[in-house]
Formats: sequence, structure tokens, C-alpha cells
Amino acid sequence: MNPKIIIVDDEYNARFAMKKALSKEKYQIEEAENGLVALEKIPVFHPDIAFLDLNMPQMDGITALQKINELENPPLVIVVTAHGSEKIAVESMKKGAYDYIAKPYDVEELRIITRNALEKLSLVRENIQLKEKINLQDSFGELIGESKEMQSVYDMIEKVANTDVTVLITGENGTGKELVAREIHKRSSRTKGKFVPLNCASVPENLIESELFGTEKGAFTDARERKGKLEEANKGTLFLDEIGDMGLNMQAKVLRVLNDRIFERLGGNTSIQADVRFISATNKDLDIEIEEENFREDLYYRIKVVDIVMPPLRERATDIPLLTEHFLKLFCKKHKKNIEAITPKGLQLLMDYCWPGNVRELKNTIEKMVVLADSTLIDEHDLPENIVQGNVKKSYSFPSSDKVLNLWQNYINTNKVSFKNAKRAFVREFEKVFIVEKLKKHQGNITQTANTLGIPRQSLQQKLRELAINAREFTKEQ
Ligand SMILES: Nc1ncnc2c1ncn2[C@@H]1O[C@H](COP(=O)(O)OP(=O)(O)OP(=O)(O)O)[C@@H](O)[C@H]1O
Repeated sequence: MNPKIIIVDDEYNARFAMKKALSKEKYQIEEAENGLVALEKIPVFHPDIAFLDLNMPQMDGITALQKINELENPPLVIVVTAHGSEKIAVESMKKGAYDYIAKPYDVEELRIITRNALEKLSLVRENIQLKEKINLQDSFGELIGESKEMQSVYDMIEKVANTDVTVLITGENGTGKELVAREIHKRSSRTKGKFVPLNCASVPENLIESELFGTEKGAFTDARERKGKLEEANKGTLFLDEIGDMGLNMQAKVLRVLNDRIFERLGGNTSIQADVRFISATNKDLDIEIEEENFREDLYYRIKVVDIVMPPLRERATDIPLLTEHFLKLFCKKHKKNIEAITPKGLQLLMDYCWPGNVRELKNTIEKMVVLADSTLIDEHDLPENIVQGNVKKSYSFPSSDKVLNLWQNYINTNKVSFKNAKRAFVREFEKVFIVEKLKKHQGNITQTANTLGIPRQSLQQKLRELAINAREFTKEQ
């Protein structure tokens, strides 16, 4: 809808001149010859901006200004003063006017002031909407997002929370896998028990067994009696993060617990019941890991009775305004700063960026901006260089066939790369070229591309994540 403006001035010529000056833009314009008429028209016309002459008979401008601001959803008021009466203008701004313009004014100045006011208004409205949405969102705990991709994640959380099925959460780093696991636990009947995370990638292979199963005194030199994560998670949830990085030896032991629901501490022979719900997460494609014999197929089916796929942030850019607003609020509070909003241009740049580190990267970026910001509004100049630069379109360049052949020869002729890794590198290169070509052909449409490739849509999405290909870059308008 075109923006609406009301011009409140007792002089016909003044109203006419202003209307004419603004006629180049597509505004809907209403007139009022005094404050009383304006107060009748505003609740019906719902203007975005009111230009209010301060010098009017019947009701003076300052009184009219106060009464307008008492209305429900008042417009932004820009007072119009005579030259030399800037003092009154400043006074009126203290009383709630948004800005002022002095007569006679320059037409361009009038247009700029109008445009700025409208931009400010849309920002304010957008923020109100976002705040309302954030309040509505409380039901999904710390998880923010209302895109259809996140809606289906919420849907899955609700469905699995009150069952004891094992859940596998897959997705790139920073997409919120752990938050989802915590939310499932919070909503389950095990909520009184503990949520115990174990990062299988960060605990060294030789320690993971004692971490998980605990130890009996003397199990190895200096070993004390100690409960492991499995016992800690009794009647609760055990979250096996980065399970794709777990060694094969350990996988066999975890499989046994999943099957038999019993385990022993290291160095012990008493069987302990495992009353634990298992949720696992990984950023790896376990199908490939199985193919490469790095992951047990039987374990895979045990841990993924239900799988939840976390969408990368670039595929749900519509959630970025809400996430940004949420993190701004969070970090303003933490760092005692007062930042009202981010400009539309700044927000657009955030929405256009590809976010390889997903929500974690966005969160860190916003914290940094909040700490460094000097004003109450964050704009594009406050954004880190890599985000502004990152929006320069990436082009996918693949090695020429000669180069590929050379690479191939090098791989074969040197003994540095194992057969397994060389095969993997080539399969990836092949997949990348093939998939990008098909995406280009279907202008980034994932469903059509998946059909052409003869694989399910979800598998293609997983592949795109893994190969760091952004399908949006191949849409028609690019
Ligand atoms: N939807 C979301 N709403 C709010 N915050 C989120 C969301 N997703 C992720 N975050 C935040 O981003 C950070 C990373 O989230 P989390 O650790 O859950 O991701 P992850 O996928 O488990 O990452 P990794 O694979 O690296 O362990 C956390 O600080 C989390 O609070």
C-alpha cells in the first residue's frame, strides 16, 4: 500500500504547494485546515506521517501535536515552522514531534525528510512485529525461527519428545542440533533426569570409554571409582554429539548398550541397567561413512529410529531478522548497551550472506557488533568486512579436465594419499560438478534437481550441505 500523508495547515496555498512537492512520489495525501479537523480525519485515514503547521488559529500546533500523539497508532508528526523559530521546533520535538522543517523549505529537503520518516516508521513497525513474534515463540525454548523448515523441526520435536525412541539429529555445525536435543529432553517425561552431553570428537579415543562407562578403582593405573556419563544420565537423556567421529571400537560397545540396555564400568564386572534415552548428532553424512567403512551400519539403524535434519541458515534466511532481533536483545542486556535496531540495508546484507558457520556465526557476529557499536542503530558500516564482501556472488569454478587428470596422476603416482582418501576426493569432485550442472539446469530448484538425479530431496539437501553448495545461487534472478 502507498504511504499516507496528512498535511495540516490553515493556508490553502501552503497545503497546495506541499502536496505538489510530494506528488512525484506515490503517496496518498489528505488535507486538514486546522488541528480539530486533523483529529477527526487521522483515526479514519490512518496516515503514516502528519505535516503539522505550528502556527494555526483555533488550536495551536503544539496542542494539536499532543492530541495527535494521544490517538491510537498516531502518525509520525513533522512540524512545519517559520524560519527563525527553530526554538519552538526543538520544543515541539521534546513534546513528541519526530522532526521539523522550516518554511520556506527546499522541495528536495521536504522529500528527503519524508523518505527518512517513512524508513524509520517501517523499521519501528518491523521491530514491533519481531518482538511480538519473539514473545509468541517462547514455547520452543531457546530455539528461534518461524520458517517452514523450522516449523517442521518443531513438529518433529513434539512428535518424538514423549516417546523413548532414539533420535539422530544431522546438520552442519552451528545449526542448533544441541538445542534441539535439549528441547526434546525438556519436553519428555525424562525431564527430571539429567541431560548429559558427550562430545565424541573432543574426547580422545582412549578416554571415551571411561567417560561413557565410568571406572572401578584400579581399572588402570591411578583409576578411581567414578560414574560415567551413562550412569549420570540415568532416567535422563544421553546426548552423543559428533557421533560420526566415534571410533569403530567404541561404536561396537555403544551398540551393545543400545541392544541389551546394560553395561559395566571399566574394570568392573557388575552389570548396570541403562535407563537412558539416546539422542545423537553429527555433521557427517553417515551413509558415506558406512560406505567408507568408518561407521557401523547396525549402529546407524539403532541410533536413527527417527532423524531430524537441521536446515542450514542460508536455506532459511527468512529467520535471520528474528534471530538478529533476538541476539541484539540478548547481547545488549549482557553488555549493557542500548541498540534499538539494525537498518534495513544492514539486515538485507545479513540475509544475503551464506553463513557457513550457521546460527553460531550469526550469534557471534551480532555480539561483536553490539560490543563495537557507537550508535543506537546498527547499519551496514558496522558489519564485518567478510559479510559485506561475502555477498559478492561466489562462482563455482571447477578444475579443467586436464587439471583433474594431473591431480589423478599425482594421487596415483605418489604414495602420500591412501586409496580410500583419493577415491573419496574424486567422488566428491565428481558429485560437485554433476550436482552443480543439474542445479544450474533447474535454476536451483531442489525438488526438480533431486528428481533428475533420482535421489530423495532430503538426500540432495544433505549432499548440498556436505559439498557446501548453495542452491539459491542458481535461482533464476541470480
Ligand atoms: N534456532 C536457533 N535459535 C537460537 N539460537 C540458536 C539456534 N540455532 C543455534 N543457535 C545458537 O547457535 C549456537 C550453536 O548451536 P548448537 O550448539 O545447538 O549447534 P550444533 O548444530 O549442535 O553445533 P555443532 O555441530 O558445532 O556442535 C548456540 O549458541 C545456540 O544457542
